[in-house]
Amino acid sequence: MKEKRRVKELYHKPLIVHRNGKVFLIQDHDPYGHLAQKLTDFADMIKIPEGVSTFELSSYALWSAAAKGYNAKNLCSFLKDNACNTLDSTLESMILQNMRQYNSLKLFRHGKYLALQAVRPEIILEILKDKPLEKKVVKKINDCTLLFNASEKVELKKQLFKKEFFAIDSTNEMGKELDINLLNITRRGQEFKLRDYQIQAARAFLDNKDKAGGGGIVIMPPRSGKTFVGFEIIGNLKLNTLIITENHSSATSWKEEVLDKTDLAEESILLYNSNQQGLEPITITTYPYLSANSEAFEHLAAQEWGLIIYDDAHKLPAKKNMATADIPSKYKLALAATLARSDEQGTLVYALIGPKWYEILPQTLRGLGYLSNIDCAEVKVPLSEKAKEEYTYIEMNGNDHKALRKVAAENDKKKEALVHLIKPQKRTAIASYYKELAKQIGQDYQIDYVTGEINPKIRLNLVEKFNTEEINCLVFTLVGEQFNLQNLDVLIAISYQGGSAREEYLRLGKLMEVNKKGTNGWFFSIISTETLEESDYKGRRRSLINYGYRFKILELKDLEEGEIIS
Ligand SMILES: Nc1ncnc2c1ncn2[C@@H]1O[C@H](COP(=O)(O)OP(=O)(O)OP(=O)(O)O)[C@@H](O)[C@H]1O
Repeated sequence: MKEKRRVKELYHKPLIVHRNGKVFLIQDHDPYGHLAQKLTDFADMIKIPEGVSTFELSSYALWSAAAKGYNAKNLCSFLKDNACNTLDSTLESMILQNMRQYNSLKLFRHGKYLALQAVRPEIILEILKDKPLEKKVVKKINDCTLLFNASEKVELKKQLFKKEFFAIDSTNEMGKELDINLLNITRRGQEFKLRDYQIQAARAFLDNKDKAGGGGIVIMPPRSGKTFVGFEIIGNLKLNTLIITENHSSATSWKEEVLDKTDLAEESILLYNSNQQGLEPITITTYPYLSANSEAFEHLAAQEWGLIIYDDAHKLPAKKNMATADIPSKYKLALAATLARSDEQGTLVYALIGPKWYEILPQTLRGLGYLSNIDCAEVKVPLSEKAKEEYTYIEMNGNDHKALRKVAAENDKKKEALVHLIKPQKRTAIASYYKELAKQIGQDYQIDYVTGEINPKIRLNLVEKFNTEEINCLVFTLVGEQFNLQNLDVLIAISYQGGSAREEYLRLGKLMEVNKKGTNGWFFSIISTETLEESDYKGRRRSLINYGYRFKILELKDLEEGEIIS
C-alpha cells in the first residue's frame, strides 16, 4: 500500500525530464494536450505514441525559444513545476548555455566578404578550434570578427550548425514593395477566413521575424493550411515573393490559390519554369527545377526578393536543394509538416533559415476538429500458393530482395481483402507503389487509375472527376502523391516503397482533411505475411504509432466475417 502511494507520488506530475535533454510527457496528466503543445515552444517533438510522448530540449529548439523571448530561468522553473523528478544541474547549465547562444553571433556583409562577429572573443576562439571552420577564414579583423568568402555562406552555416553555433544572418536584402491583399470573398465566390491557429502561426513569424535575421520556421501537419499562413505573411509584408515548392503540381496549386484568394492580377503571378522568362512580384518555382538548371538558379539569385517561402522545407537539407537557401531575400519562411528526414539532417533547416517560430501538433488540430480522426488497420494475408512457390524459388536462388518485394506486392490473395474493403458508398483511393499492379487492379475492377504512364492532362482530369464526385474510387501510384484527393473516406494501400515512413505519412495525409460527413477516415494496409513486405511494414507502422495513431491487426477472416468500415 505504502509502495503504491510512493509510486503515485513519484508520478504525480506530467513530466519526467532526463539529464540528456529528453522530456517524457505522461499523457494521462495532459488529457487535452495543452502541455504537449506548450512543449513545442522550446523542445522538438520526437514521438507522440499513446501513453508517453517524447520531446527533446535540443540546442536549436532552445535557441529558438531564446529568440522568442523565453529566458533560461523561467524555462527551468516551468520544467521543475511540471516534472516529477528533480532537474539535473548539468541539464540546467546546458539549457542556460544554449539559450545564451542567441544573439551571440552575427553574419553581415563586409565589402565583398562575409563577416562573422561574436559578442565575446572566447566564442571566436572556440570557432577557430574547429579545423574545417578555421580553414575557411579569409582574415581575422579583430578578436571578435572573422571574414569569409561570400560564396561560402551556406557551407559556413552548415559547419557552424554541426558545432552547435547559431549565427543570426543579417546579410539580407531589401526587397521590392508589392500591393497585395487577402480577399474575404474569394474570386470563386466563397467566403474565406483564416483559422485561429493559422493567424497565430503568421503572427508568430511576423512578430519575431526581425529577431533572428528575418528567417523562421512554421511547422504544421499536412492539410492544415500552410499555404494560407504563407498568404497572411505575404499580405502583411507586402514584398515581392519567391515561392519554392516540392513539385510542379504543388506550384500550380499555389498559383491557383494566390489567384483565388488575393487581389493580385494574374499577370503578376508567375510559374517560373524557363530562364527566358522575366520575373514577377510573385514567382513560383520548384526545388527540382532549380537544382537541374543552374542558369535559372543564377537568374533568381540575382534578384532582390522581399520574402522567400520554402514550402515542404524538409526538402531543403538535400544536397541538391541546399543552395536555394543562399538566394538573397529580406525575409525567409520555411513551411513544413515535419523536419524528419531519413538522413537525420532535417534540423539543418534551423541553421539555413532560422528559429522555429511556431509549431502545432496534429493531435491539437484533431482535438479542435480541423483534422479528422483516422482508424488504421494492417490487414495480413498469406501468400497464395503460386506466390509462395515463386517467393521460395527466389529465396533459394540469390535471394534478390527487390524481386521478393515485388512477389509479395503482387500476391493474388490481396485481391480477396480488397473486394471486402471497397464499398460503393465510400469514397476510396487505392495506393500502389508498383505501377503494373495499379494498372491491373484498375483493369480488373474497372476503377480509374492514375500512373506515370498516363498523359498529365488525363491524370489531372481524373483527379478533378474524383474531387467533383463524378467517380468515387481511384487507384494511384507515386505520381498521385502530389494530388489532393478531396472528401476521402477510405485509403487502401496495396504495395509499398520498402520501409519508407515518408510514403506512409503522405498516404495517411490524404485522409487528414475532415470529410463532408465528419466521419472518421479509414486507412488499410494490405500486407503479405511471412515476407519482406511484412517486416518492412513494421517500421512504417511504428512511425505512425509515434504520431499517435492506433493500429488494428486484421486477417482475411475478419473481413469475411463482418463489416469493418462503419
Ligand atoms: N482557412 C481555411 N478556410 C477554408 N479551408 C481551409 C482553410 N485552411 C485550410 N483549409 C483546407 O485545407 C486544405 C489544405 O490546405 P493546404 O494545401 O494549404 O494545406 P497544407 O498544410 O499545405 O497541406 P499539405 O501539407 O498536404 O501540402 C485546403 O485545400 C482547404 O480545403
